[in-house]
Amino acid sequence: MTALRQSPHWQQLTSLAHSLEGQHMRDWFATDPQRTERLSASACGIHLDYSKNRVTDEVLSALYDLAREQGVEAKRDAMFSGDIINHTEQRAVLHTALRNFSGKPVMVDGQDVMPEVLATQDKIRDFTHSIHQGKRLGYTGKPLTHIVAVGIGGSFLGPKIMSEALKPYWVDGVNVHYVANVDGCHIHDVLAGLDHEQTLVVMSSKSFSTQETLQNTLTAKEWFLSAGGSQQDIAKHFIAISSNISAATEFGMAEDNIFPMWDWVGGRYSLWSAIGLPIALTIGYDNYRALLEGAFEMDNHFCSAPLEQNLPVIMAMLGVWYVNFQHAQSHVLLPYYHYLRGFPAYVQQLDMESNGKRIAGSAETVDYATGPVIWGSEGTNGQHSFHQLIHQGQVLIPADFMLPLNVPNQNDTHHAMLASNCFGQTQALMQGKTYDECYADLDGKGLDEDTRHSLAMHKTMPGNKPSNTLLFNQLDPKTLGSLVALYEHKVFVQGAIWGVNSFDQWGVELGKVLGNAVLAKLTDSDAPLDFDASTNHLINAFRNANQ
Ligand SMILES: O=P(O)(O)OC[C@H]1O[C@H](O)[C@H](O)[C@@H](O)[C@@H]1O
Repeated sequence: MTALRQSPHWQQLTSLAHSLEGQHMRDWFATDPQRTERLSASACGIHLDYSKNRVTDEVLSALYDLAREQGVEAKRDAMFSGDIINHTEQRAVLHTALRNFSGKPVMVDGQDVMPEVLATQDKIRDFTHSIHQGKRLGYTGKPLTHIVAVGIGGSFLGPKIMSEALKPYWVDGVNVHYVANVDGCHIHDVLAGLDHEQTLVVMSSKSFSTQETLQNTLTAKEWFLSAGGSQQDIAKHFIAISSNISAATEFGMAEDNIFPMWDWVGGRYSLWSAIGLPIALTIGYDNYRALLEGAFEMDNHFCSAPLEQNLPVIMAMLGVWYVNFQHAQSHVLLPYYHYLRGFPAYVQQLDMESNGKRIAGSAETVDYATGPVIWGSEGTNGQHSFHQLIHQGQVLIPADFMLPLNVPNQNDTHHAMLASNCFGQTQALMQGKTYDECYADLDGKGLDEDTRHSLAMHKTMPGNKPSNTLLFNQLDPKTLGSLVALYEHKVFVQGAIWGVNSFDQWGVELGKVLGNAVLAKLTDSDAPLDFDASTNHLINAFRNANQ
């Protein structure tokens, strides 16, 4: 048994989980009028009501003791200090440096990285202004009004989803289009109808070796040249964001058109770097800066608030409770705000690529659950599809609801309906509806006893289903920055408890290598097939369909 599972507070939580069996949140609310006042916390404009969770004060206390026991605060400080915590890649983890407005240095290998970070922010600012002010023009002198942002994973999700979430802040006259998938349909549909003379391609790839991004950029280059552009015009219409400067220049990117990023910033943590340039182009540099400032405020909260009032710690430890002591295997995000509809997908990469691991420390195979499946979609849509299973299914799925209390284009009727659905769902999940209540509802319906009993059984809602509700006044850039940093630090705390390396992603490598070997057989139809029978069979099917 691993040391974690033998730890005193893990053992205490295991016995507490047994002692809570048969108890129901409904009863805790009935006997404890101060429950919600006590189990709520606020920071950076975000209010967290976590009272609809299957926890008592004793459970919460044991969870915070577990966090202390596992050295979460010291591990946090090590991250912010630039220690080499990504030990399998021998790298520091310093996405926090990208939004460090403290004026203090951040040291990596004995060198303060802040001057380069700040210089890059200035480069982003100046470039953004040059586009918005019509100073940077295409090769025929036309303004660049269409931005094609090419990237995938962390080089796509952050820019796209943050831009989508901040639609009320979009700058007029600049249209940003995102391309990620190597499926040619995507780049084809984006480029169709664009005027190459007014199009800027922003190629984002930290490694500058990702197949999809390279191919999409090549296709965009071919499109530009076939539309009338020439090789010397490329520099006016193609820029790159990468940590691999040599590969970018070899690809044909002009050195001055390359925005740097650094190895100590993970892809899924990189929207705060120049990877965020499409965001700045979409909402303007000042709003992009506010996004970073919101994250900085959450960093300060995470580094200073007592664990019991620390939003990332509270959410992280509740997640540990469900994953490790309540057998939950997934966690659903339900943003009740149309513009935040992409947020579950963003957190999906952030969480699952960070904590979807099975080795702790240097080489120990874990004997406990680690990262859950993260999924979700905008409310109220989910209520008409998967909420059924969350209410009456056989698996426990903790939920994070989030709602802005004010929205742009405010329509009081619509917004009240949205909020009432959000709050009503958390209430239904918590209190459910008993058999007796369902049975009584069926009185006077002319049903025989067996039918009435059966229907009451099918209508019973067990309740005791946990949820967090996050409220914020409005989703402005600063609040969004704080919200994203909140989830980044939640993921960090859980990784620290489980002892996994939340900052590498070796699991994505094998598929890429095998995919390239298959590609060679698809592009050479005479090449002998020496894979497993299924893969050979699939390759033959593709060959036959594309003869
Ligand atoms: O930015 P790139 O180097 O092109 O990488 C893009 C993506 O590729 C990989 O799949 C990683 O798992 C992601 O974390 C990364 O964001």
